[in-house]
Order: sequence, then structure tokens, then C-alpha cells
Amino acid sequence: MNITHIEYGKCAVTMYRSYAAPLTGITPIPESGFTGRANRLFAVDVEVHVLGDHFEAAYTKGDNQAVVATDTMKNFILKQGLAFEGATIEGLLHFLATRFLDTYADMAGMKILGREQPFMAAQVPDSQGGLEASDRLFSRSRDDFGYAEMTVMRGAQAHEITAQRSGRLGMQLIKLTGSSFMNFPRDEHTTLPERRDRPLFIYLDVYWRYRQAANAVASDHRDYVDAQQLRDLLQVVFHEFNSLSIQHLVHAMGERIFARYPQLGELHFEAQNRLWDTAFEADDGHAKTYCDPRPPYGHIMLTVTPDDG
Ligand SMILES: O=c1[nH]c(=O)c2[nH]c(=O)[nH]c2[nH]1
Repeated sequence: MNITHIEYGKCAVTMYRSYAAPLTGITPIPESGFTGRANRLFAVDVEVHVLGDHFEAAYTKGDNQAVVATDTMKNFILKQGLAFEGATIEGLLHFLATRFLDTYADMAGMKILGREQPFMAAQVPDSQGGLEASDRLFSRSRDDFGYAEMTVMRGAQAHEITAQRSGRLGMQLIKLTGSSFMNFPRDEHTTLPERRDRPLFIYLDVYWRYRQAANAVASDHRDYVDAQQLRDLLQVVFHEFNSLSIQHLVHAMGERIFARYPQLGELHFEAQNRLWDTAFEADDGHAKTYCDPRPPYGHIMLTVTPDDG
């Protein structure tokens, strides 16, 4: 048999880093109040995949001489996480991948992924009788989260980012009114009624790539696209846009993202249709009760590039 690809690593390395550098320098957009975060708690679930033919003997002969133990990788990530001076998940992944390649000569490259572990600062009394974000108490959030992945390959002179993707994953958005689905073809298999106004509940993951990968990791953050700011933009589009379908909605989201972030070169949407079933409605038809739908769920994808991309 022929070996065509080798990859090994560690997943679910949770790294809770206290007092990382604050995220500053973010360019504001009209759809969001987000311009940065304090990063007193910077929590990321890291996954590393080491690439390289040097590890072949471990598979073919059980020869572990070149094998960096995945337990060692976990320790390396946590130790280097302390040396990290950046403020973004992308920056962390780039830093870690670079450190791995500099330290372990048998590694030809590394694919590395990071999932934000969101924690919200608690609201606590301030000195003026109001409330402010605590500088020390945080509550774990099960909400949507930022995501990044990148592949960094060893080069003759420098290491190179050969692939990069960022995202906001796990959004669950419900719009009570202002969404329809009509005028689709009907045949002997069609039972779905036309809906002029439906309570549209979607699960949504959005991914983006930069035109230049360097913008994902630049320390000035001027062209950095923050996942929380982009999430705010998506919510505004959903709120404003009277969609004729989920397909129509994600397309409108794509147009707004490219209008705000010309530094991006590709977007990918993965939406699930979780449209609630209507159970009962008030006599005037305004208030209603709903319940979750049964599976299966519609799955709508879209990949787009800018006009000049
Ligand atoms: O927005 C929608 N797009 C579809 O393709 C579809 N199909 C379906 O049954 N409901 C919906 N809703």
C-alpha cells in the first residue's frame, strides 16, 4: 500500500489565558458598537494537525524517534500561550504554528484551528451608582463564537500561511415577522403551504477568507474582521431585510459583508432551516405559540467572492 498523506495532532486543547493584550484599532462599522475587547480572559479551544513525511516510520515501522508526543504538543500550546502577545484567535494560531515549526524540525507544516470559548463579563456596580463590566468575574456563554483555522508551511526563508479561514459559528436567530417563502413549484410531492409571513428560525455558520492572509494576523488590526462585529452586521441585515427565502437572506448578508469589508475575498454560509411550527394563535392573529419543528431540516449553503475577486 502507498501512504498518500500523513497528519497527526491534538484536539480540544482548552487554553484559558488571563490578561492577554486588549484588542484595539478595530475599524468601526455602522451595524455594530464593537470596536475592541479587553481580553482579560482570552479562552480558545485549540486543535493542531502536524503535517510531514518524516513521521512515516512511526506508521510503517513503529519507530517513534521523530514523533513529537501529542501530550507534548498540549504542553507546548499552553506554555506558548503565555508568551503570546497578540489579541486575536488568528494571531494566536499563527504564533503557535510558527513556534512549533521553529522548534520541531521534522514538522513540514501545521494546520491549526481555534474555537473561541465565550465568557461574558458580569455586570457589577460602578462608583456612580450604575453598572459596569466586571474586570474579574465572567460567566461562560453557550452562545455563538468566533472561529479561525490556518495552515502554515515551512518555507526556505520564512514560514508561509498557505490557507486561512475565519468564522462565526453556532448562531441561532429567530425573526418573528418579515420573512416569506412563496411561488415555489408545486407537483404531486409538494405538501408545503405558501407562507407570506413566517417566523424564520435559522441556525447559521459564516466563514470568511481575506484577500491577503497577512490581514488576518496583522498586529495593527485595521483590516482585521472581528467575528463579533460581523455577527452584529448579520443580525442587522436579518432585522432589516424582508427575505423571500433563506437563500435570498444569505445572499443579502453576503452583499453587506463585502460592502463593509473590502479586504475579504470569499464568504461561505451554512444555514439550517429551523422554522417553528405554529401551535395556536390568538383571535386577532397577533400572538401565537410555536414549537420546534421535527427533523429533517433544510440545509442552505452559499459561497461568494466579490465582483473584483
Ligand atoms: O427559505 C427556504 N428555502 C427553501 O429552499 C425551502 N424549502 C422549504 O421547504 N422551505 C424553505 N425555505
